[in-house]
Amino acid sequence: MSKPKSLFEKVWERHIVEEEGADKPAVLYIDLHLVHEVTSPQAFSELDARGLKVRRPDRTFATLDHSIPTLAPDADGNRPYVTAQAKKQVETLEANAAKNGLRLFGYDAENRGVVHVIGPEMGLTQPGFTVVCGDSHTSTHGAFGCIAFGIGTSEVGHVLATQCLAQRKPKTMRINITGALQPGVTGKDVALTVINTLGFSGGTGFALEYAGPVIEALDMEGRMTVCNLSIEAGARCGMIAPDQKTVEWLRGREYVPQGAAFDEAAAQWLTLKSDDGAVFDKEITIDGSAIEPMATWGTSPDQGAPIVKGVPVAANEDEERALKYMGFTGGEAREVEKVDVVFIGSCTNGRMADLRAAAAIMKGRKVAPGVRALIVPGSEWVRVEAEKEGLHQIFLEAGAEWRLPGCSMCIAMNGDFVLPGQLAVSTSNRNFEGRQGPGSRTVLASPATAAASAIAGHVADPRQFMQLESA
Ligand SMILES: CC(C)[C@H](C(=O)O)[C@@H](O)C(=O)O
Ligand code: SF4
Repeated sequence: MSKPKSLFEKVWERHIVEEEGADKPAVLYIDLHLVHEVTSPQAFSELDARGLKVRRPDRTFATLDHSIPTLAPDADGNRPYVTAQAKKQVETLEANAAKNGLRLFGYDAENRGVVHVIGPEMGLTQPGFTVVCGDSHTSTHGAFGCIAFGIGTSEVGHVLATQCLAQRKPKTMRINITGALQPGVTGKDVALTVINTLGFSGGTGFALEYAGPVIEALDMEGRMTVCNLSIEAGARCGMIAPDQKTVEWLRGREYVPQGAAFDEAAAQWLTLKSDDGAVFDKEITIDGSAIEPMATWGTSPDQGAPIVKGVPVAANEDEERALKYMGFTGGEAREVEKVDVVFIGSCTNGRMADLRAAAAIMKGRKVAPGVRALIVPGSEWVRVEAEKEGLHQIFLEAGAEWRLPGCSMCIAMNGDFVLPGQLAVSTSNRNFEGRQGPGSRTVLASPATAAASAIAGHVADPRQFMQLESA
């Protein structure tokens, strides 16, 4: 019998073009290359300078997400770009896509959206694929059993030119999440707990596999959220074995095989799981039943804690510095954290399930006076679906803003930002100093927690609103 293999090893081995050696990395074939406007201009210029063409235009897809405004064009069709640079990035990608014959989910396309939202949504992301993008949160696509990771701009150039990439094989770590989640606890809380357990560099050098009953019970959106944050623990990628949920989620999407060919592909996808007895370089177990709604209190995504436990007292100088930046003393209850802005969206939590969770809390309630709540769908598809369900009405009636898709306030390079000193509860994945605008302070949390905080006007445990409903 052959040696038991992990999911990672199975996918990795299928893509080796040239084996890794002591003095050279492996050469991997890339199934899907996603491109956005921020990290691609120099890569295309390099290609031009060398007189090269895109090797596989049919495996390369581009979208606009980081720099595009989330406000509609004016009556004359002028797009409200925030800077000349944002405009230039968009126009450069439009030109590069046209020149190279790439499909661009462009400004006016009905499928435009954040790169990690549209890949799965279009069925471009498929189990067993290698997926790369010049973007660190490419790990999101691992939720479908892909080896998916972010690459630098020069590597974007290599993949454009060759459809291959030089890579060293990472170590493997399995994270088993046992038990069952309590009501009101979501994939985001799982992700923040995992990062908190590993620490911001605990995943460095590893490909993570998330497994166990909690992961199996999560919907695909929750699994994407978990894989999205892998990079915030320093991991190369994060992945989850495909199952029947994965298959049903992908069925009928534009780029997956159709009809009988889909069932054949699905049968093959379902073989992509770690064999019994597969050996990992590291294995950890987290009790899923003990996970509670989480919120970060510091300036790194691993600096989080269950909301009910309040802000921890600093254990070292780093934590002291983070607390100081955030304006917290340590030891206080989260309720004292007055919220200025709530942002619900991003590639972490900008999907239908996320918006539904936020709407369930906001329905029939009002955003607290003085709080600005911005709800941004992850894609045009999500926007249209949400509007069909009337979710936007719930948000608007609550006093929130409802925007067009994009990275928006997650990265503040498109006109949506948090003012200096303001405190934002955000469903995104990074709370670095100034991430949402110079001097901004970010608390990362789930869509339910963000919605609850918008209503309460302070960082709030969403279960208080859920209990009210059942009382
Ligand atoms: C702009 C891009 C390179 C960046 C990334 O790689 O992740 C961005 O998406 C982010 O989330 O910080
Ligand atoms: S939504 Fe945020 S994290 Fe995701 S790709 Fe855009 S900027 Fe990066």
